[in-house]
Amino acid sequence: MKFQPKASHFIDGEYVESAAGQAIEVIYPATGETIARLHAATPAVVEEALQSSKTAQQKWAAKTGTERGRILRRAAEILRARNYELSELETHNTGKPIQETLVADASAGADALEYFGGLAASMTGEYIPLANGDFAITVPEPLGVCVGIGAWNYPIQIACLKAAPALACGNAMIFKPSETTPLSALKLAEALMEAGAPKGVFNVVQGYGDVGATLVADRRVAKVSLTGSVPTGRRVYAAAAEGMKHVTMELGGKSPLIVFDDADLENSVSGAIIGNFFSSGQVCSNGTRVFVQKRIKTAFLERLSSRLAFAKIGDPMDPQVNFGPIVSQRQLEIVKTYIARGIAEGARLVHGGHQLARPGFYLEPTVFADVTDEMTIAREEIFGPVMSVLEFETEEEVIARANATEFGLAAGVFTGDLARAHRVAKKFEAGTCYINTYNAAPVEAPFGGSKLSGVGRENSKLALHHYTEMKTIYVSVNNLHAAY
Ligand SMILES: NC(=O)c1ccc[n+]([C@@H]2O[C@H](COP(=O)([O-])OP(=O)(O)OC[C@H]3O[C@@H](n4cnc5c(N)ncnc54)[C@H](O)[C@@H]3O)[C@@H](O)[C@H]2O)c1
Repeated sequence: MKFQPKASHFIDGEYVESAAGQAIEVIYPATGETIARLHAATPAVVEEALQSSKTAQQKWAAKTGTERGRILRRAAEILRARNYELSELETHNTGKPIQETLVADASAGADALEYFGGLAASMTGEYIPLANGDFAITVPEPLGVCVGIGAWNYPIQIACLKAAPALACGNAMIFKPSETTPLSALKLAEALMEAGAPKGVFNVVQGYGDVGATLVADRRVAKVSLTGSVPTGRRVYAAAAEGMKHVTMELGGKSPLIVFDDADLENSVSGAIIGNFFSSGQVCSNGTRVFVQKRIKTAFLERLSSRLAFAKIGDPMDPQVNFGPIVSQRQLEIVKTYIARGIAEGARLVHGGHQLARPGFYLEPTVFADVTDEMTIAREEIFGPVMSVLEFETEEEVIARANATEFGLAAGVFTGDLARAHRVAKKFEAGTCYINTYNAAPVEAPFGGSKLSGVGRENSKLALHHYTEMKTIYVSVNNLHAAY
């Protein structure tokens, strides 16, 4: 099998197998074929990874930020040089069209390695003058061994978004990819080793939730960064709290996208398409509740339908294809259940809604109109290509409805009125807001959620604070006077 790795795990600079571990079948979503067979880590393999990371972290932290940064930037170059082969792997791992993986996966991962590599040497503390010539200095210190746990929609990107800031700060990372998409993180481990990272600084351990849970519970682990669903986030956050560990939680959403009647229609339709159907809708920040102002609702739906006719669904390795399959049979069934629920609860199906009669897990891009706030499809995260269009009349009304959700990952507004755009963005209860665009996530800007959608931020300088602990050192230059 072309995509079969040398072994399931990558520990201490080498591929490691665990034949006794639970089987992991890696399926190409476009055909349903098995492309690799891996095994979940046994307790012995998890132990090996923890010991290796613990030792490596000390060596890594002893390097200067400049040295660590150079290695991360070299790893970025390696990923860029291998972008085509990594994109091909990611397309087979996830089913996402090659035209997407070429620009949004390994290359976005390389951006993170480059960005945080550049910042690694800038992690310095402060000199704080105190009374009578005393002073304090602060020293940002690495946390130690960090665990990264990934979701299946952006496997190598997620691995890089966690590893790059963690390593820049002098931490080691054990990464557990999603059991659905375990392959590309191994390639990141290879690239980091080739770039000169000490063995064990980035280890990859495969497995299901139980392997993740074992890692989270281990006392040698100082921090956990999870990308996943809210229910998993609750479990992982609670387990981390037992050991008072640092966490970053990048969780799910049900984000609103508001289109006012003064917005550029073509741009708003583009925003709704980008925010619902990229990666077959399997994007955490998707604006799946599209609130359209009453006066333009019909025009919006007509334009949307005509644009969707140009979605080219098919073999994701075909460079012309821009809409691929759902990641797995299981996820396909979940999305189909939501579509059935939408119909049963009275939403009007205006586009798609059906599985394609071909091998693989293909589902049409789907649009529901006349959706109301109470419907299941407007409340729960579907994580598939299902857009709900809701009608509104006033700004005040739509803000209240947009925020009436337990999630707070992202939110978007399309309008020609700049003052209104800022007014609305300020009122959004969401970590990442968009004005006249949607779903951009460049490494330079913070990304993350509020409310149930998460804790902490990835990307940007802020991410570094989530991988360091500030030590304060007080220094006295005076004699000490005690009471007795
Ligand atoms: N906010 C973000 O940046 C972001 C990005 C991508 C995906 N997501 C979210 O991810 C979800 C889809 O991904 P998924 O289905 O892989 O999520 P999931 O929650 O099912 O799994 C995520 C990861 O957690 C692991 N896991 C499961 N139980 C665990 C436990 N008890 N302890 C430790 N690890 C455990 C899984 O093995 C997997 O690696 C969606 O909700 C989506 O919104 C969020």
